[in-house]
Amino acid sequence: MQDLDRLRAEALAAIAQATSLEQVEAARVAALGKKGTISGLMKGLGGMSPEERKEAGARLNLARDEIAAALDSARAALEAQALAERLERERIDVTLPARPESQGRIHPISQTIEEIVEIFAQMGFAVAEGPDIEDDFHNFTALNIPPEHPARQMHDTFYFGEREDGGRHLLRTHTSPVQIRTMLAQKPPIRVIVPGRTYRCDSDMTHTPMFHQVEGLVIDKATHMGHLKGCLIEFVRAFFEVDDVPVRFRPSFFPFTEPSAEVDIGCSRQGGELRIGPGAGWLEVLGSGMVHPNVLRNCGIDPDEYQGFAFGMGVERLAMLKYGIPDLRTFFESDLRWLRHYG
Ligand SMILES: CNC(=O)COc1cccc(Nc2cc(Cl)ccn2)c1
Repeated sequence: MQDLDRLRAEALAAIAQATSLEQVEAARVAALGKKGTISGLMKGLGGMSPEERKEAGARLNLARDEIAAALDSARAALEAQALAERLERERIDVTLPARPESQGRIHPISQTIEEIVEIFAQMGFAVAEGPDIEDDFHNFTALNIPPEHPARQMHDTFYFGEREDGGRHLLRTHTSPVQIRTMLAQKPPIRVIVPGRTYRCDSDMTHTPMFHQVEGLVIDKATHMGHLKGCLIEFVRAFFEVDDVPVRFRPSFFPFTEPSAEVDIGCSRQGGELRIGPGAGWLEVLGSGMVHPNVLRNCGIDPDEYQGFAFGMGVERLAMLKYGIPDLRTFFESDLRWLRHYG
């Protein structure tokens, strides 16, 4: 039993040095396990006299209780430390701002088309759509474009194969064929606005092979240039959001309209800044004219009974003017920084 003090001290020292729950458990087994040092002394009690056993047993129980208490407090301290470390490791600061969600945006082309369509919708125009793959009747012939017209050449138009009836499929070079189809399909009065993709065999700094146009067509009785001018002045004022924007109708030529007029708006350059509104400069924004009688006849409409006007505009051009986008090609490069900036 004189070993008791040494064994007790060794067990308490092992517990005090334990830095993990496993080490605490090992110290427990070493002292109080079946083959533990204190357990060994317990077994020795049997061979003692009753007086000796009483005194030794009391000392042994005291030692065992001290070691058990030391084990409990060591375990509790290590568990508390483990919990504190875990709480620190998994701590969430709920006051932090949320991660910025990348937001979807409307592409400037879609935005511009929606704005244009909305303005004409308020004037009573219906939206008409049609095929991107057209034939030369709807894209050229019906529009009074002569057979040898340069616009029909391959340097300008994407053609597909020949058709058995001699017609040729092509990618439409403007959205006018949709207006032709509308006039063939319904009796006047007609008020349609036609947004859509158009294609030309051009590709350079200021031309992309695919681009967007919006065309409009009004067919009614006694329609005249005054209606054309009033409608288009109203449009440019609403689109550019400048009520006093100067508007100029400049004589021009298109095979499908007579008379034809390009429409310019006033602008000024302050420093590098282009401003739409009263100023010394003029910007061409769209083309227009009274629908040529041949076109009406090609669509089965009697020009003595019905007259109309039509117009067309390039969406990229209007978007660049309105939103100050300097380079045409950037519209189609899907550069997220560009889309984030202009979207
Ligand atoms: C970007 N577009 C432009 O600069 C000029 O576009 C224009 C000009 C004048 C008329 C038209 N469209 C048209 C359509 C039919 Cl069905 C009949 C007559 N005209 C398009």
